[in-house]
Amino acid sequence: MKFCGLTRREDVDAAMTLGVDAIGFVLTRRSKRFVELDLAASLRAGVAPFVDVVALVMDDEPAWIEEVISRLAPDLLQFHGGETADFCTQFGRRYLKAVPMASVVDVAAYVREHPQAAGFLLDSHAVGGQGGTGEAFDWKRMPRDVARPLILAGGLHAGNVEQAVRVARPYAVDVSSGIEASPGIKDVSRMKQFAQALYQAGASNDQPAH
Ligand SMILES: O=C(O)c1ccccc1NCC(=O)[C@H](O)[C@H](O)COP(=O)(O)O
Repeated sequence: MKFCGLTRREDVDAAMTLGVDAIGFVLTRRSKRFVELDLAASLRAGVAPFVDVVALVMDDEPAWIEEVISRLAPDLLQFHGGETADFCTQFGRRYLKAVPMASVVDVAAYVREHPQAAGFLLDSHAVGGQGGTGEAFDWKRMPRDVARPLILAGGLHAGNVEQAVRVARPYAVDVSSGIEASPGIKDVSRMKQFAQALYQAGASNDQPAH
């Protein structure tokens, strides 16, 4: 379970209490969830061991990404734009690549373009569009024959995540709008309800979700 777009210490603390596996900081200035690097670094300092910190960028300059790496020491980079494999690998860091499901027809082919990615985050937007829209794509489009970690994102919330996991059988889920009061400001009760619904989905599944 990854919560994305956090900007406040209380939200980071609540996420950890709920057993989140990863926390995403949006570090592309084009986003309404952008968090200043100083603040992100200070939030990062309070993240417990075994919780991954993910730095999200989108078609950003290499110099900015190097600065993010040096000041935040993220466990993973998440590239959310049209970055090529060569671009993503130049930083020598583990990374996730977002798959813009509104534009990509053949997910397996897209995945093959990033042989070194640690995983893929399938989100509902089109190429060039931002994530964090709160919109879902058809979960039946999640491929079953791609042997790489596929993370389901886009429009998830407490009311649909159990069904989403049942249909898509992802490696993990990623949520932003569905646990928010407003962009970047998370809502503790929505976070709790989301985590409970996801744990419920895990408890009722009889096979691993990847
Ligand atoms: O969140 C943003 O503002 C954002 C901006 C630019 C590129 C990506 C962005 N977010 C990516 C995500 O947070 C996720 O893909 C997210 O899990 C899905 O968003 P949501 O539909 O809001 O749950």
